[in-house]
Amino acid sequence: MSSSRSEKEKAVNVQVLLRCRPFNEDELRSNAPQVVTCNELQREVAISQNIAGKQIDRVFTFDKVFGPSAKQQDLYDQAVVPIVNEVLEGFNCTIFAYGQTGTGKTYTMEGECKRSKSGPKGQLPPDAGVIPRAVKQIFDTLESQNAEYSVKVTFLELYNEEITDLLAPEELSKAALEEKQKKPLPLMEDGKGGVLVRGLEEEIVTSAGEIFTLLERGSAKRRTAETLLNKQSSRSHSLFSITIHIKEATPEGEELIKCGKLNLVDLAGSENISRSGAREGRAREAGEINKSLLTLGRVITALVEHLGHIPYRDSKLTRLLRDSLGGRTKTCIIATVSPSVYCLEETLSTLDYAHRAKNIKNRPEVNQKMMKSTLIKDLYGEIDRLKAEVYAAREKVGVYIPKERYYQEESERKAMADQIEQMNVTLETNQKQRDDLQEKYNTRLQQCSDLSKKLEATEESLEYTSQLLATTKEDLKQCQYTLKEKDFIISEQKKAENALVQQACALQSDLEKSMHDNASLHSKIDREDKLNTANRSIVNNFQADLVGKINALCDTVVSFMSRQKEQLKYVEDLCQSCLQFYDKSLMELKKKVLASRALYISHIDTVQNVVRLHKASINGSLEEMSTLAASNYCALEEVSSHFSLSE
Ligand SMILES: Nc1ncnc2c1ncn2[C@@H]1O[C@H](COP(=O)(O)OP(=O)(O)OP(=O)(O)O)[C@@H](O)[C@H]1O
Repeated sequence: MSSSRSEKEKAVNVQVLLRCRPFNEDELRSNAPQVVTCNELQREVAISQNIAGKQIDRVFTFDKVFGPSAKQQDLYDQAVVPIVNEVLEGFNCTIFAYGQTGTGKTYTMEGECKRSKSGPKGQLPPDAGVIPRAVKQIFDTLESQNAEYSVKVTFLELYNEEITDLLAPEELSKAALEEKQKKPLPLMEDGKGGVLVRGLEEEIVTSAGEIFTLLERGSAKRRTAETLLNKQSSRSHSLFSITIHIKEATPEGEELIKCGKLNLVDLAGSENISRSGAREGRAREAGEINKSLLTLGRVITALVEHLGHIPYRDSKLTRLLRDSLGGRTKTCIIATVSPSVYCLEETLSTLDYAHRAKNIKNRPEVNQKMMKSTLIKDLYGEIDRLKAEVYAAREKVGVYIPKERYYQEESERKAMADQIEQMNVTLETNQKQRDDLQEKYNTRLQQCSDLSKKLEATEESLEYTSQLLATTKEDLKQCQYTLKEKDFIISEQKKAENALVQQACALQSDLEKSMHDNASLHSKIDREDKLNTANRSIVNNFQADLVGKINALCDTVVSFMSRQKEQLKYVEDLCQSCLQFYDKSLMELKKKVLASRALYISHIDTVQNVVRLHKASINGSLEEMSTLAASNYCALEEVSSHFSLSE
């Protein structure tokens, strides 16, 4: 519960709704083109413009958008029900209707609200606006909760920067009533940072049905002025406030009073005075209406742009609604527009105005609950004050003065009130200046303390520097002594230098000679170098030539070797074939020898046979022949053994 409460007390943006009314009869008759399109789901309003033959669309997004077909009930259920619930929870809430004359501000806030049109059991007519519906919701809720409560309403009109009570009592005589109606009510500081309208009637309402009487009474008194735009145009701002006190009991049995307030504001038409066509006698009226609207605009700008000074005090409207703009009240603005092209300029200005107002942040706070006893004490105080006033009137013990003097004093009082107001403004400015100066003073103080710290640091560093200086002076003395020493050394060195110079001259002439020799040596070396270079190039050429030749030789050797290999192979093949041929011949020869041997053996046998045959006959020669044959045989044996060996 406490976390949800702290959640609610955070900054919240003013809720801005847009309502576009349907075409009215005049617009339908003149066939006015439609330039406003509402997309309720996307919460967008698109304006189609034709500028120099080009179609230009502008789209605005709001918290809620209600198109021409939206009914009073739809707007109330979606936008106002949650606000009234918060009022019943103890918050202060404000609903503004802002827009051009004739776009439906009064229709939205009050609507058609005649008792004759109400349904059975106090049912509201379908055209009933926010005020009667809110009153009904409040009573329905409180009655369903069986709560002990009181509901008070006030209804005032702000016209030409003058406040009039729209609920002035009717029991006064006609003259007194007129007097009272004319008499503007002063706006006063309530001493708690707010303002109150002195003498404003607070009407206690006990049932929702009473609202018809109140609205009819108020509307009848509301001033309207005829303009070219709207015959019923309301040129004043109206503020209907409902204050609810609800009794609650704490667990400890203590009685607390919870208080919530709902302000319902129907602003005057937002259009420019030149466009509305008001002239002459109405100039001041328009100026004053504009003063309040202009100041409202300036307050919104100052809040949105976070300017330091918010000019609440510049108009009565902004003084009255101060808490609803950047204060602790929950605020909702219903911007109303016409769909027709004839109102395009004013529609765009309303949309811009409302869109900017979306950025105002309020910090709604739930009203502190009061102890019943405290409230009763306050009320007793009020009753005593009123009793004293009644007693003075009845007993004629009050102060009585002539009418002229009274008016004179009233005007003086008014002048003084204005002066006081002016002084309050000056006071506020002075306070602001004082705050600025205080801030500057604080900054200066801070700067001063910073400077003192810096001074301390500087003094410390000065002391350190002085010590450093003393040491440095000592060092300087030392340096001067060293310098003198060095001077002496330098003079001695100069003498030595002169001697060295003479020596150097002699050395220089030697050097020149050496240089000459050196030069000739150099020329020789150059020549040598050239020669060497030439030789090196010859050697290089030779080397290159040699390398070429060696490479060629290598190639030749390689080719020769390969040729030699080929030849060797050829010789080997040749030898192989020779050997084969030799083997073949040998085989043939062997065969022939074997054949010859066989032949010979057969011949021998034959011969032996012949010999045997002729043995007897040829004894002498046989012996001879046998020897010969034996020797032949031996020789043959030798050959055959030789062949068998070679095999
Ligand atoms: N949403 C709507 N639906 C039907 N009729 C509407 C709607 N809005 C406005 N009207 C009608 O348009 C006419 C002008 O509306 P209304 O008097 O509320 O305008 P206004 O903005 O209050 O003007 P003014 O600034 O002069 O008070 C009325 O007749 C009203 O019934």
